[in-house]
Amino acid sequence: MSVSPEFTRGKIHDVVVKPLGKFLDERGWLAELFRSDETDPATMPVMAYVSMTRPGIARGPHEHVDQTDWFCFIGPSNFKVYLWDSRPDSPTHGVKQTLFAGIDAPMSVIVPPGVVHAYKNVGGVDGIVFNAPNRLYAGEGKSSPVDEIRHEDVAGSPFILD
Ligand SMILES: Cc1cn([C@H]2C[C@H](O)[C@@H](COP(=O)(O)OP(=O)(O)O[C@H]3O[C@@H](C)C(=O)[C@@H](O)[C@H]3O)O2)c(=O)[nH]c1=O
Repeated sequence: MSVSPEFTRGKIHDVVVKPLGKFLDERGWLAELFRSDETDPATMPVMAYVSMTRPGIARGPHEHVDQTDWFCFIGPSNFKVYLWDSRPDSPTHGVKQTLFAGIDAPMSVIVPPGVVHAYKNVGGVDGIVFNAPNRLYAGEGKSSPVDEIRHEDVAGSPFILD
């Protein structure tokens, strides 16, 4: 990883942001999260998990060496999503992107390796995030090191959640 001293705002190359359409009826709603026929085989999920994040709390910033994350922000809260491109060979190296996603704007955000990412619950209720990465957490049988660089406790880190 190489870190840019200062990030400029913009859109990060290879980050895919898709609105999640809701099918509404009398019972509530349904939204597709991903489909293999719309997915680059390189980013095809191999597992999925769901996490709950309390109001005002953040997860990350984290970075993966080999893993692509496929986050789905579906509610019932809203999140501010932070992305920093620290890939030395990227056309958008040094760019920072932020998004608002969740109940008011359901969306999926596909984050490639080397893009540092975090999200913070900026709503007033517990928030659910679904993630379908393209690598197994800790590998087959959870027998390998976790592919994750955690930046949250690094003094002087440029990855600041404003
Ligand atoms: C991610 C993950 C965690 N765990 C376990 C490990 C630990 O005991 C507990 C909580 O894990 P963590 O502290 O790593 O959870 P968290 O800090 O939410 O980690 C996630 O943060 C976001 C921002 C990302 O970028 C994700 O890729 C992932 O790194 O769940 C699994 O069993 N499987 C998994 O796939």
